[in-house]
Amino acid sequence: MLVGVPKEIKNHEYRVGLTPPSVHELVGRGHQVLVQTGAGAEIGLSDEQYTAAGASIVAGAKEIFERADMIVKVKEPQPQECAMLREGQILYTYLHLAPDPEQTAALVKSGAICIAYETITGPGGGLPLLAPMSEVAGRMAIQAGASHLEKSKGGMGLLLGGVPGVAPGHVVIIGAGVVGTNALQMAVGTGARVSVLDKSVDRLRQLDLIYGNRISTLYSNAHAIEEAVLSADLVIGGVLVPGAAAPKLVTRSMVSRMKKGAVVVDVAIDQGGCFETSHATTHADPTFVVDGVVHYCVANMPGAVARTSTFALNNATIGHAVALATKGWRQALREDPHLKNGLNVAQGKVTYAAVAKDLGYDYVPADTLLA
Ligand SMILES: NC(=O)C1=CN([C@@H]2O[C@H](COP(=O)(O)OP(=O)(O)OC[C@H]3O[C@@H](n4cnc5c(N)ncnc54)[C@H](O)[C@@H]3O)[C@@H](O)[C@H]2O)C=CC1
Ligand SMILES: CC(=O)C(=O)O
Ligand SMILES: [Mg+2]
Repeated sequence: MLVGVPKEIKNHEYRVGLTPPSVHELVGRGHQVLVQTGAGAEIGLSDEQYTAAGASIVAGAKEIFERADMIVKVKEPQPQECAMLREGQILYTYLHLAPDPEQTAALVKSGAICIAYETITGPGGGLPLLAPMSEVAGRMAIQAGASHLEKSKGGMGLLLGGVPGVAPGHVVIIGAGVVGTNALQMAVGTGARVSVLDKSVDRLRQLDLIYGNRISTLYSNAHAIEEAVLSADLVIGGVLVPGAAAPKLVTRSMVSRMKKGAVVVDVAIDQGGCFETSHATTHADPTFVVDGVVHYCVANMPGAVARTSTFALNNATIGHAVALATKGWRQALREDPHLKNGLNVAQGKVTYAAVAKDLGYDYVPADTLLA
């Protein structure tokens, strides 16, 4: 199969769909790989390294979209990329469709086979192609939050860990999945007081066993969320209902009663965000203020540490990339129910139930297209 890797064009996005070792893996199995010139230049992956791994370097994205049977990317296709997709072409990348009606309409119109990293499941449960980026974003969330608590960044002027004789800050983490537990690990490391909320008591039980009375675990409901965020200095939003728009757990009214100069980091913003006051921002202009509360809502946080993130992402994506290239999408999906869960849009149909429900499309099960 001819596999194409365009350079990412989202704001401050320096990750690449395939690393040179991943190219080597595909080429070794008889596939051809086209990489757009400079695709990895910003993170130290040169055209020469890609060529040495067996890729052909091409000048522009247009040629890649025209020639490739499968496009491998990182972020959701931007409008000009959607316009270049064609019927039957495989798109393998993050999509986050539920909060994005325009992109969904463009992918439906394209007739392409659109497989979303974030809804591919794993034999051991969980979302193994989302997990590495959630590890990165969860860890970064505390870094970003701590930095924006500084006065010059709009925050209240608080050091998360405090100092001897001065109490630490209070970090509230909503959602104790991969983002939440990685944020928790970092927050505990700073010396902050930490509360974590989730709907899963089993998950809270695991965290209690690890951290003991160093943290507070709270069952997530509207009352507990309100009480926690009103006393918080930093709130991390890390909830997920796979494939669906994030539930708005922190209301505008709660935000209006939070401490002035507090910070919220809505990591779940790529699924629409779990604060009613959130909207997506970019690394170039990451924050805005609502009722005195600083909101950090960058939808591609791992793009800031693109070198680490590219390698972590490829560790998780290359296996399915090889299967898709070697078997074609129909056979690869028929043989692997977890990869099949990644199919969101194909041949003009929405094949993921939560996306169809949230955006008002008819849901067409993937199986009906695999015969
Ligand atoms: N902004 C960015 O750059 C990035 C965003 N993300 C996003 O972060 C979000 C979280 O991802 P993961 O941690 O990997 O998901 P996950 O599935 O590991 O964890 C989600 C957690 O939310 C919990 N949850 C669901 N409903 C809840 C509720 N009402 N109250 C409290 N907890 C609730 C679940 O029980 C689960 O433990 C996703 O939307 C993901 O796409 C991930 C990576 C980067
Ligand atoms: C998961 C995601 O949105 C990202 O890595 O940018
Ligand atoms: Mg989007």
